[in-house]
Amino acid sequence: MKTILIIEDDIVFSHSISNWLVKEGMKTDCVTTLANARKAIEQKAFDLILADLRLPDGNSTSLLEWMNKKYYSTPFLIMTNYGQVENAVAAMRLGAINYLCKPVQPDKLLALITEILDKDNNKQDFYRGESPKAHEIYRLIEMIACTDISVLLRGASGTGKEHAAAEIHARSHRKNKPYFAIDCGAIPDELAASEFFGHRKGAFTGAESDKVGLFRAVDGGTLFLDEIGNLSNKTQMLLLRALQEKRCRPVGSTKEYSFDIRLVSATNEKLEKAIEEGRFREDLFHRLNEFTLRIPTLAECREDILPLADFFLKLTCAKARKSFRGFDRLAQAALLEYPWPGNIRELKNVIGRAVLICQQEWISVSDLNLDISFQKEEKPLLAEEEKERTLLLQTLEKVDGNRSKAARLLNISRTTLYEKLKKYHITD
Ligand SMILES: Nc1ncnc2c1ncn2[C@@H]1O[C@H](COP(=O)(O)OP(=O)(O)OP(=O)(O)O)[C@@H](O)[C@H]1O
Repeated sequence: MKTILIIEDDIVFSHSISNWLVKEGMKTDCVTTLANARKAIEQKAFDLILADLRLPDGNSTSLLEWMNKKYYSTPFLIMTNYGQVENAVAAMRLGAINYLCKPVQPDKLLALITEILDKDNNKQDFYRGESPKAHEIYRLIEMIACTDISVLLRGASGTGKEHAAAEIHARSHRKNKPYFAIDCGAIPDELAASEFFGHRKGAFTGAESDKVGLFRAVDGGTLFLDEIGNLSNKTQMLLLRALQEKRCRPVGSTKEYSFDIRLVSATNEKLEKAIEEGRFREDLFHRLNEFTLRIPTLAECREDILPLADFFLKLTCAKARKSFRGFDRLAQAALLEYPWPGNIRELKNVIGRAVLICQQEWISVSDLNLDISFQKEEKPLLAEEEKERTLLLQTLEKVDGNRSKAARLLNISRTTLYEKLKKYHITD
């Protein structure tokens, strides 16, 4: 049963919303102040928060700011009077999903809440692999989940490493504690210490209030460090020290805190090569890699290709409000034959596109639009190199030269992107 936190100081209105939601099979907790809302959020996990904009002890945007700092990501819906729409927009910039103008209509409120909760459900919808390789991965996950050893997930981009990390957490004794995934490539070097360990107000320009930091926010739970190959030398050193001592000190603070987190990391590059080249610390590598789990490519899990394609078809059709009978025979053969260099992520994208363009009952090969000229050879042909160079240039142009964004669009790690730029002599 979904639980909604209602933050509203107009008691009569709060009770009537609560009644509407309870009648629809939901549970509600009602508070009238931000202070009580903070207490409630700390004590219990809610599926959604419905908050009036103005409350006796402040504006609910400050609650959103507090939640962001503490890494609470509960969907947040604002209710506001007509004259306060600008503030509601500010709240949306802070992560509120949407806002409703008062007087709130029950049917509109219910429709919006149902949509948000459905989306949230879909996020957790995963296909559980049935191929022998997938079974082996689930067996290993089960085996290591109950321990506290640090796990390094290796495997090509798009194979589902994040899914594996979430599974490890969900099956561990930490499952009721926080789980947080962070893309190491997205942390600017100068903010890494504050991001991981927190900071005190005024510790540096822009530190307008205290920040808890990931290590303390996730205390007791699991931290998933994605793309660890993108950590700078300086950040690697910071992490290593904290992991060795099991303590961290927020920037600008004299106090140290101990923490208890389980680390799961992921990489799609050969870290041994990065170690050889001095880009990755060997001591940190061993700390993060007490157990290696290699996530297989989609091509290695051939038995899962068609069930996964069906799974993504249903998921996308539900979102696009379309329906198809399935994939025709040639399309199925093409799905099985294609080498899937972008793995599950590529399959998901291919199906998403097919659902948009297909006008028939059955999805055909042409709807899939697979690159049938794809070569399996390791060494690209000259013409392909030319194609790859053009693709790199076009992508960089599209993202105004932002290399992180380009790597993401191309489904490759930043390190691979840099190697390719070097290979093709592409400079700024
Ligand atoms: N078992 C699964 N069921 C449904 N969707 C999946 C599954 N595994 C992966 N996906 C989807 O495939 C995409 C890629 O997965 P994910 O981000 O976990 O891959 P990754 O190996 O971490 O990739 P990268 O190394 O590029 O970060 C995501 O959109 C994810 O939702």
